[in-house]
Amino acid sequence: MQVALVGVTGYSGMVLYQLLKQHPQVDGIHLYGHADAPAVPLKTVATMYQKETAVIRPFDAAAIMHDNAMVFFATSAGITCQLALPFIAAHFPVIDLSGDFRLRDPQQYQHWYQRTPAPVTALAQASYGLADMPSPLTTYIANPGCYATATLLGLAPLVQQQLIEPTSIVVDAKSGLSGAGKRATTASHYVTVNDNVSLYKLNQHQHIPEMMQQLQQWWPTIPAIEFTTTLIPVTRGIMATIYAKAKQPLTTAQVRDAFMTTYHEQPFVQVLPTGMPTIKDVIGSNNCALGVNYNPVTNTVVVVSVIDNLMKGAAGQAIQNFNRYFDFAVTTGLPTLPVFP
Ligand SMILES: NC(=O)C1=CN([C@@H]2O[C@H](COP(=O)(O)OP(=O)(O)OC[C@H]3O[C@@H](n4cnc5c(N)ncnc54)[C@H](OP(=O)(O)O)[C@@H]3O)[C@@H](O)[C@H]2O)C=CC1
Ligand SMILES: CC(=O)N[C@@H](CCC(=O)OP(=O)(O)O)C(=O)O
Repeated sequence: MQVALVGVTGYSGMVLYQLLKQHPQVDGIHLYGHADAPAVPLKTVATMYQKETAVIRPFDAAAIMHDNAMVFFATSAGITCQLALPFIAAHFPVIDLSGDFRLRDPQQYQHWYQRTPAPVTALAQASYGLADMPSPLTTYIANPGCYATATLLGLAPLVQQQLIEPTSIVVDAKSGLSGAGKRATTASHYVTVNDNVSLYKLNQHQHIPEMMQQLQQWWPTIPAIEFTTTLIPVTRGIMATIYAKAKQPLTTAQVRDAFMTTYHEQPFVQVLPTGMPTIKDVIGSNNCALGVNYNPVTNTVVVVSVIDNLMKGAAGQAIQNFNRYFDFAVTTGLPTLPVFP
């Protein structure tokens, strides 16, 4: 199969290119960049591509649909709502790593992303591809956000089985710097990030409405969640620490059983038998590792959810959705072990 990738010069696109190259069902990858930019050999983009013969061609929707079976967009927010409409009109398969088609309500997108949304008729054709909680996919797959993935996988059993007080969810999430993409800013300057920890986008993070949309589908009673994001000085990795009050007293074993009920058939979700995961347990893999605990003193359930933001949080989950869409075995072409040490 031939596939197209838009955005290979970005962090998620680089990881996606690597995964597509080793995918046994992919025979060729066509690369596309800005519509108004000249064609450039991939080897001129980064030192690591010296032996690659591929060329990044100007974006051309008609050529993409003619030459490929699917297109992956690993582009910045605000791009696919402009570029993807011909694919939607033609019902051509798309996997979109950006947030442009995750929110069904265009006003929510306008508010949280502060950009012009895609038309509501186009948004209605997208499906939210949280790959480890399978639901039907349409031809336009909105790949979930990295924080949203870690948080939703950590909350799903508690919410779907209604084990917690719906008003009591608090999530303290931390991310490595590659989550912010390749562009350097004052906030991502080495001196700002190294030896430091900083909370950002307090009550303003764009993944809040994305998580609420999914949580309320699972349990409409949930009114809101408290969600904070903190930058930590690592390249890759997300840890979401989730706190919620139990509806009635539980044990840690009961919480773990609830998680096993949800995830026992999911090859990429690891519910730990004891202890809590670290980000190094998943970096380089497409896994989400979950540790659970119930504190009887405070009647609080604590869940720790870790993922690699560029794998499960972006490119790995995109390949998982690609496998689901074409009915390939779900683990095809995806690493199930981390890079360790
Ligand atoms: N990084 C992460 O951990 C995660 C990222 N995402 C989402 O995935 C997407 C990509 O993220 P990330 O890789 O971090 O971003 P980067 O900033 O690292 O890369 C963005 C890519 O988009 C390309 N691009 C931008 N505008 C256009 C355009 N008009 N036409 C064609 N290509 C364009 C850029 O090309 P050029 O360099 O030539 O401008 C670059 O290749 C974003 O929407 C992000 O929110 C989702 C989950 C996790
Ligand atoms: C560390 C860091 O800055 N992370 C980014 C994650 C962005 C992202 O994944 O964007 P989407 O909304 O397209 O999912 C952030 O918090 O905004």
